[in-house]
Amino acid sequence: MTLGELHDAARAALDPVHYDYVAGGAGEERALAANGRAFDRYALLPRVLRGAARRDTAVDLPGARRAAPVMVAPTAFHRLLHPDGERATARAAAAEGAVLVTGVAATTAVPAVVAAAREAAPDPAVWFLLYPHPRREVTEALVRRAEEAGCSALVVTADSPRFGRRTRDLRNGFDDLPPGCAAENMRDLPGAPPGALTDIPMHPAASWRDFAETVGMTSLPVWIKGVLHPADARLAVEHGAAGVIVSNHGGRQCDTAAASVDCLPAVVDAVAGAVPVVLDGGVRRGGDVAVALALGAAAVGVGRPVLWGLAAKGAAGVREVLRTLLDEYDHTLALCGGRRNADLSADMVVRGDAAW
Ligand SMILES: Cc1cc2nc3c(=O)[nH]c(=O)nc-3n(C[C@H](O)[C@H](O)[C@H](O)COP(=O)(O)O)c2cc1C
Ligand SMILES: CCCCC(=O)C(=O)O
Repeated sequence: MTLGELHDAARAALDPVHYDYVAGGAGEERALAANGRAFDRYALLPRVLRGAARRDTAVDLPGARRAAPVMVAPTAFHRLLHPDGERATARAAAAEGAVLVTGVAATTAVPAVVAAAREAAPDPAVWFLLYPHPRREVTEALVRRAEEAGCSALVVTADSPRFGRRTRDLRNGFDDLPPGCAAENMRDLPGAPPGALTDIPMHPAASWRDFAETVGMTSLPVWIKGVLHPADARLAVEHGAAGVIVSNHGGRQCDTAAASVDCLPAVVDAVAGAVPVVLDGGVRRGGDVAVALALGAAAVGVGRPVLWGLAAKGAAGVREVLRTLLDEYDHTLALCGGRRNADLSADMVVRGDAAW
């Protein structure tokens, strides 16, 4: 199935309220639309007569060695979409060599997610996402849970001082999870009974000091997610980030935010090679992966396509999504005369309405 067909199958399978939660964005869904439109405006200038019969597309990242260049972005509540939930996503990601980012909004506890990944590959990379929390002891407890489960990196989401205003969810009245589906990693933490979306508290006053404090709590690499401004990318490096994820949260937070891929070149410049940069938002084909890597991303994350694969077919659907993107990317790399990811460079990308 193509990614589009998996999306259609997921829409047919899902409760329309849950479909809307995944598909939707904040406000008028401008940032969501911008992510897709932005990729439509980029085109590649392939180089010729310099390729190889086989390409090496693996990437080394803090917290993941020889990983696929496409990772599973952190997305909440997989058991809302399929009974196998995060276990299925973990097995599929590990089988494809892709990093899986699980975290506070997972509906499966992190030890079970890591165990499922290990069923599929001997040394999978599972990272753990957390939001800055108003109480330090909660952050500390979550960090320990991730470490003890065997996660190899943490990700702090910085773009959510408040939860986005999701128009579809407000209209549908979606603010709670069905019985039997809960934010399992939040169980028995100080002051956070699981059950409702709002039980994962946001921290409007979170600061760079809080971020640095989290970095200081662990020897794991700590990525920061949700950076668009180059000055923040520099601050992230100064405060100990092991990597920067350029993201507008799939258009689900600030609806007037720029498309994430449009912000990538300035962030890559600002970081100046100090740490790797990952891009997510709107990646839907192998050519998008190639454009992002040419513009300086070390890897990309995908959110919704993975969830459509999960809803349509469980682990097999997630594998299909990852396999499709990775095969298309490898094919594009070959057609661009690339032997490895680093053979894609910014001079091989043009941008303008003339692109398509
Ligand atoms: C249903 C859903 C849940 C998400 N949950 C989280 C989350 O808990 N934490 C987070 O940092 N990002 C979350 N995201 C954002 C993704 O990590 C990612 O930034 C975004 O989905 C990328 O855009 P794409 O869906 O166009 O690939 C979520 C996205 C979706 C669609
Ligand atoms: C508290 C759950 C966060 C989910 C999220 O970030 C999203 O729906 O985009």
